[in-house]
Amino acid sequence: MTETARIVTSYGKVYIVELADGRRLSASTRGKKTDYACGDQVDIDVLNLEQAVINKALQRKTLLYRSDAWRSKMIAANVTQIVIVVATEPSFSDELISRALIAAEAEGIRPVICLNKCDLPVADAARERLAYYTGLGYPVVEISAKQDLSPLTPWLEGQVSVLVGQSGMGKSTITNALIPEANARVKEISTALDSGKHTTTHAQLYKLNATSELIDSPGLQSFGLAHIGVEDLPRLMPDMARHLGQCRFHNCRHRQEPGCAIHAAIAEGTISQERLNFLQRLQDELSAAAASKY
Ligand SMILES: Nc1nc2c(ncn2[C@@H]2O[C@H](COP(=O)(O)OP(=O)(O)OP(=O)(O)O)[C@@H](O)[C@H]2O)c(=O)[nH]1
Ligand SMILES: [Zn+2]
Repeated sequence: MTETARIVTSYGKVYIVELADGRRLSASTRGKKTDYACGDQVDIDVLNLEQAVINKALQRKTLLYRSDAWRSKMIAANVTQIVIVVATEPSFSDELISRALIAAEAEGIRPVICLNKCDLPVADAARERLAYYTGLGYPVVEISAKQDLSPLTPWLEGQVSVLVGQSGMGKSTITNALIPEANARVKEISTALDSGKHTTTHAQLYKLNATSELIDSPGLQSFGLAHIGVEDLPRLMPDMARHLGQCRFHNCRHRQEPGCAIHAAIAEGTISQERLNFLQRLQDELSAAAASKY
């Protein structure tokens, strides 16, 4: 019997789907297809009381994914908001934040940056590093998942949010605090390595209330953007986007071209040199990825 269901857990190749009546079934896919994500609405064949086969995904409102030249990894489908979780400790990667923001902008998903572990004395340094993103117009919400999560809760209201971030930033701790029965495994971080131990291995969707849902996703090391067009990049970066259309040449790549508005903004100090370096690195990376596809 064919039915519509929702993917509530994704192990990458195997899934758990929830039917309209709340029943949950373990679901495999046809052939070797694995291009489904947590949050997907899918058309399934129910095999028995426990198992189903996924036939296809229904039209997605949004799809958050990362990709390099060879493969793409789906993070979550149909989310309205991405909560980029960083922590005061271990140190977080600016590169990863910037990339996640671009992926979100490309899909029309609202980004929120969440600085966790603000109970630790090292919070000021992290705050300073995040000030640039506040300047870009992105909200930065400070919490301590272990002590007080309340600044984050209004942001989740009425949204389908996905928690994204490096391992060890505290995504599972946030999930546990919001949904006590989530029982997500939280391991002590290996402080010696200044990095979190990889704990979450699958994406999982939880209901927060009648209108709000949350997806916890595995920790990320990198965020490939091979699916984004090189020419679209500046439009997806708010500090660059402000100056688009003001360069002398309409097809300016903001490299050596005379009369480049982005370079002018750097001279004036409204865009940081690091952001232009980041843009240029991404332009090179995406051009190389596109070239290797053909
Ligand atoms: N001091 C402090 N520690 C925290 C806080 N939130 C989480 N931690 C600790 O940080 C470590 C990592 O937390 P997790 O929730 O496992 O991190 P994660 O982002 O889910 O990591 P992955 O599952 O690997 O993606 C654990 O040791 C937590 O106890 C916080 O608000 N304050
Ligand atoms: Zn330019």
